[in-house]
Amino acid sequence: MAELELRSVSAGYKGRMVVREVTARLPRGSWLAIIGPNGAGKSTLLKAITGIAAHTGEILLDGAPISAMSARERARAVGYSPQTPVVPEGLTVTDYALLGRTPHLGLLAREGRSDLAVVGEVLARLDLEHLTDRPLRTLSGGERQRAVLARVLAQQAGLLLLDEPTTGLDVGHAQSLLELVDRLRRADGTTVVSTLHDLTLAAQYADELILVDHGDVVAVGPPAEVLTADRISTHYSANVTILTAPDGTPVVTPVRT
Ligand SMILES: Nc1ncnc2c1ncn2[C@@H]1O[C@H](COP(=O)(O)OP(=O)(O)OP(=O)(O)O)[C@@H](O)[C@H]1O
Repeated sequence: MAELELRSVSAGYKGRMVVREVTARLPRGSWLAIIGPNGAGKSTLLKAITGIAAHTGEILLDGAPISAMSARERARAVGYSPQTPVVPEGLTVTDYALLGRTPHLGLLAREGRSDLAVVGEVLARLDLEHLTDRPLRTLSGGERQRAVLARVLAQQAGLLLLDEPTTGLDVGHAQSLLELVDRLRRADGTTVVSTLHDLTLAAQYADELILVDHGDVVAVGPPAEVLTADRISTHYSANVTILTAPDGTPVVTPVRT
């Protein structure tokens, strides 16, 4: 439900910009995937949108600078799942996912029936129903990752920032998660920015890719235009061949030399 615009955004830490001059316009309900090799600056760009990393240039949400929003406004508008989340180990899956509802509660208010219903639905869709009462510390890596995403999706923010959301998930759970996010953007107009190392999944789900290398944007466009074997060789030092899936999307396959 949000339109995001980045105007010449550079972002980094302690005065050192590690990603530079990113310009993009994401209409409501669109999905942008940021791709690029390790250390390219992908997570830093997401962190700049959340306000965790410093930035120059303009980041506009529905036309208003995101930096002018209060913490509460931002928590309602932007859902963020970090690449390596720190979770309160003792909380149960349900209590943790309910934290996603906090921005919607009044001061001192407790979660109501509708909050529990939202959380229940998200947990079911992420195949966590059987784990609702389990403390987070007892979960497997993939289960914990799904719990983190459940909290973010329960937030029902208009803009979702997902840093490597499929890390640690098997192919079936990765697919269900991305399908769920896809459904949200199509049904509710949720706008999505994600980093994804799996280029085939990025091509299947995102409308647009931004390829970043050493902090510079080196390609922007629809997946079929950005994902060429030459480009992947140049920027990832990888040998790949690009196949075409039955639906026409590119499939990036590593090839041994
Ligand atoms: N908190 C920080 N302080 C200083 N430098 C940082 C910090 N976090 C990341 N960096 C540096 O910024 C650069 C970009 O890091 P970033 O995490 O954005 O890369 P990435 O593209 O997400 O990488 P990966 O694919 O490995 O997750 C790297 O050189 C990294 O070492």
